[in-house]
Amino acid sequence: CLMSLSPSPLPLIPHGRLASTPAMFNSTLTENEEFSCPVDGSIMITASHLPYNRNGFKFFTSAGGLGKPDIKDILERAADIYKNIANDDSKRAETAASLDVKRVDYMSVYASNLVAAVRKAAGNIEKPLEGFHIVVDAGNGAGGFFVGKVLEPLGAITSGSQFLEPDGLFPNHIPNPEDKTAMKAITKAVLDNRADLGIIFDTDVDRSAAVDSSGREFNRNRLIALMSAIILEEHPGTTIVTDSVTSDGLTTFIEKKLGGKHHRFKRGYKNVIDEAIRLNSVGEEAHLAIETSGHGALKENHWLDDGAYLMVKLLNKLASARTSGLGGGSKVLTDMVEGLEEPAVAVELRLKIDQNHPDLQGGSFRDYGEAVLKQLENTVELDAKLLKAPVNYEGVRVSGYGGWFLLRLSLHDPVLPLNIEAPSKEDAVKLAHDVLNAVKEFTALDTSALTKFVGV
Ligand SMILES: O=P(O)(O)OC[C@H]1O[C@H](O)[C@H](O)[C@@H](O)[C@@H]1O
Repeated sequence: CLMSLSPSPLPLIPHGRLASTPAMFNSTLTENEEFSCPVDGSIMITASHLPYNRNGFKFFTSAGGLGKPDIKDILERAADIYKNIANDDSKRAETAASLDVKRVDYMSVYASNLVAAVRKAAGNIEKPLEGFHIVVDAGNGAGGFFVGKVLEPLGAITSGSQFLEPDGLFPNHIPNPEDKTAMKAITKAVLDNRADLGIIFDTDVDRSAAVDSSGREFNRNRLIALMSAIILEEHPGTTIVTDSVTSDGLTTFIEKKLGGKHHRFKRGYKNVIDEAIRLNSVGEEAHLAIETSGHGALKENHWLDDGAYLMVKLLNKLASARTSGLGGGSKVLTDMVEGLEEPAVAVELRLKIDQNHPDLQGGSFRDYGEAVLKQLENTVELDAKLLKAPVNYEGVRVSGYGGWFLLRLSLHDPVLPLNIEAPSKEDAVKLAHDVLNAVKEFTALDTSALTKFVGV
């Protein structure tokens, strides 16, 4: 959902029927008088990929998304205003009457900017995707617009696209490019339709992933590798900022094959974006901030966290490859990730902290989680087979048995996610075993997933 606020006395501008999150931010930047843009602020109401009853608000100004302190302040003020008028009919009517609501179809403006970006990159060709068959899976989220308003005007064939109609109950699959079922669905659509490329969005289109014509997925580390290859062609040597759960193979790929620098930072899309902005401000050039979750932002696009724009960068590549005489559909993309080492085993186990457990001794789950991490760190230091990552910004990241693990606190939940990547199941189990041994005294930590993984 959708609305923008502009100068006091605050005309409200609902943006069509259903907007995407990046479009809402974009409305604070677009110059367009007819649509009263740029607006001073915009609010997206979305549950993202969570169930429909877990909606939240995302607030934007032209400086980007608001952080926790500002959001808390706004919500407290809104609650006060609501308290004042909730039980007073005349005040409510007065407030409603003073609202100036103007309805605009901003998604068309936003989509036309994406279309213009692809046309420009292809050398101002009207239909640079003519003849390409591209299927979209919007997972019944807000991304269906990409078919009719972006791909078709660019000349692509889009038959076989699926789940384009918004439905908050997500009857087909969770719209989440990290989700295996979701990726299977778009892969099947690509293969069934013999398409050149598949594109999948999360609910509110700030995340995305793709699939090539052979069914190879470009999500998680592979999407980052692909985007890095594109960005490093444009900006040789630049720093790529990613979240903390990215693979060692990705670092080797970015640094050895592409000649860039990999700055593995923290989990959280706002964290990676803010870090990339900070690096630029201290003189280190960064053009891409991207998470394994499929959130990605580019400097050239105002650091806007935009899954649709990531896909535009892939489309540019397809179109420009053809303009320069290279055929082969999505092969140009597949070739770009050639040489990326991938682990045989990659798992994420999420260990819950029971907040009511006496072992917390009235402390917070964060303090408890920090104590678990400290204990793990101490244990690792005594083990010659394990090596703590020399540079690490979050949790405890350790190499061993040819692989690595990272145990960290979740951004939102009383959970310690554990990521393990290893060359074999046996090596992954050894790493898991070491973690289990180090944390087993923490009785408020539910280690059952870990126990099951090591087969104890
Ligand atoms: O820390 P976790 O529980 O794994 O969640 C981390 C994730 O939370 C949200 O979904 C954010 O949108 C992501 O940017 C972030 O990566």
